[in-house]
Amino acid sequence: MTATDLRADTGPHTTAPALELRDVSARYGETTVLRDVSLTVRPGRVTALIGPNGAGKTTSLRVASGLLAPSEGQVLVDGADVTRTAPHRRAGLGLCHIPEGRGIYRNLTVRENLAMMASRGAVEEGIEKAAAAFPVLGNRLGQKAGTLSGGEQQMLALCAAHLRRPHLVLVDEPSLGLAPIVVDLVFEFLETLKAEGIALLLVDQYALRSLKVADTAYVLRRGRIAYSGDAAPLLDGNMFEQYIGEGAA
Ligand SMILES: Nc1ncnc2c1ncn2[C@@H]1O[C@H](COP(=O)(O)OP(=O)(O)OP(=O)(O)O)[C@@H](O)[C@H]1O
Repeated sequence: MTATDLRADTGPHTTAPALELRDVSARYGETTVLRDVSLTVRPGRVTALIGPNGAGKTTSLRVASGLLAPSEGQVLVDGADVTRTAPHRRAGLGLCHIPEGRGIYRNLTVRENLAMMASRGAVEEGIEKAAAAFPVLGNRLGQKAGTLSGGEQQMLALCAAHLRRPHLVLVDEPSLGLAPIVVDLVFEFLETLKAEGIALLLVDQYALRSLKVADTAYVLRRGRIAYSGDAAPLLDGNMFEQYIGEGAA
């Protein structure tokens, strides 16, 4: 049975997790960077993945979307084993990965990028949606994406989470390098996705803000899960300090 067939049986309307990493290990060459990582993203819920630089957050998202094959363990989308399913087929199952460092077509205009993200027949509606979320993009539809500021490029990349109509979005450092006012816009956008019932796996440098949006949280430390559970307890000062703050090394 293929992953597509399985989705028909255990699709997003069931209680199967939108995403599951089961005992995943991953390595680059000889270096193992993830060890026995298990995490679950529930349908319609926001899951924050937090940890210091180099802990393996980006690698976890890459394994989830299929950009990196795990050396051990399994990846499941809507309960279907997709460990050996190519990234574009996982996208077809409703998974949208927005990588750190944009993932947009720099030589295409903003309008053309949005048109590529939107489904056929829904381009104008998609552009309206994008401009409503990020008004600056609406004023720059004819501009080449590569000439946008870093923040504007980030906003454009995030539009994929709206326009591709995914039910699971993996978003890596959406607020990296952005001015505070744009960071506010990005978090408002993430709240909108949450309100629309999209499952989110969020990696962001602003741990506190991520935890406030999130239902569930995982803390990664040196490639291993150091905390898994509700996000709210980590907002407590002592817990935050123990798992995420300066003393969490
Ligand atoms: N392509 C690669 N080749 C070799 N090592 C890599 C590669 N990508 C990442 N690494 C290493 O894997 C480890 C985990 O990296 P990863 O990018 O997943 O961490 P991260 O938690 O996302 O860190 P950051 O917050 O700094 O982005 C790091 O030690 C990193 O140097």
